[in-house]
Amino acid sequence: MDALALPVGTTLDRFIMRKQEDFPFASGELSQLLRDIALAAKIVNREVNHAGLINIGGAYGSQNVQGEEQQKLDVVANVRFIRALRNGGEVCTIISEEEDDMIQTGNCHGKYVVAMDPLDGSSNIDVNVSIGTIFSVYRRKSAFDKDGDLLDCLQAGTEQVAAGYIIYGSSTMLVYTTGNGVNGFTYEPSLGEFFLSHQEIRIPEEGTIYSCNDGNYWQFNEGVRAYLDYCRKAGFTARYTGSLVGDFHRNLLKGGIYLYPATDKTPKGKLRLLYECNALAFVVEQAGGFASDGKNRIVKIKPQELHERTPFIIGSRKMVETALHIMQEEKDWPVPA
Ligand SMILES: O=P(O)(O)OC[C@H]1O[C@](O)(COP(=O)(O)O)[C@@H](O)[C@@H]1O
Ligand SMILES: [Mg+2]
Ligand SMILES: [Mg+2]
Repeated sequence: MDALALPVGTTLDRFIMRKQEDFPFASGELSQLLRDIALAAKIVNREVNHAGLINIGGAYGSQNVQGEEQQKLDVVANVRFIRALRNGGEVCTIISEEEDDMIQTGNCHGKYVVAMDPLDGSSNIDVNVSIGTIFSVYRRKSAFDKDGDLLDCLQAGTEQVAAGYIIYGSSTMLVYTTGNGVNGFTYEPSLGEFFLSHQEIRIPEEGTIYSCNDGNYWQFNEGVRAYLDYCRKAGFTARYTGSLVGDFHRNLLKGGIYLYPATDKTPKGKLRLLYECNALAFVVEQAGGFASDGKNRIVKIKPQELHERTPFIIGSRKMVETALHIMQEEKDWPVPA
């Protein structure tokens, strides 16, 4: 039965089951993996909500492979997702922002590899601004009965079989795609269930919201500055929370564009291709939007390293196209009236 037939209020579990029926040869492993992610999301949601009470706000006292100060919740979320995916049995290898190397789960017969940003928007943890988790799922390429390898992990975004994010905000939502449209589920803590609340999400073709750390304005190249000038002249609304998931989610529902271009400080951009950009690029394309590094379609980029960064421009299709035109020297792009 087509998922569209499923009414708002359907539980995530029932939705996953019905979606699986769309694929006669599906064997249920991906469905189980999605349930494992939902389980970890419920646990992390509880930790996020209680962070201030149970003293898991603040720094953890170590740095991750990116040289960033790890927050306690970065570490807690990392442990929770790894544990849920390991115990679920479907995942052979995990790539995480918080781990230098691939994590082998010991599930040698696991068909899938997961790349994840366990806690996105870490700078907002202690100040009660929306934060999130981002995940990408790939089918392993290597033979079963052994650990996954680097080739399993360095797959282009076009190879994703599922991707999405959890936003821990005024409500907690899980938004994901398996390449057959994008759906959003809102968490009801008192029932411990995710319920379908946003069916077949489509990002508006055009929008008037732009999300970019304007404080980096003079570190951007001329093309990017020209686009930000264009946004101002056009009277667009600037919205930037400092959480990629929060800014992306708003723009997905309302229309808008998020940019984290290369800067002097981060010449390759700041955001990570494997566990931030690929997932959101898959989601936005499934919702009718577009994602680019300024030249290439994000999902077409062949990763070379686990933690590689990329400039990132994502959002409403027409806004991203305009941004690319202006950035590629067509500076005199007509400003909308
Ligand atoms: O503080 P900046 O440089 O604007 O960067 C903010 C961006 O960095 C991030 O915090 C990076 O993600 P992490 O918090 O997972 O490291 C994004 O969520 C956010 O959009
Ligand atoms: Mg992140
Ligand atoms: Mg993170």
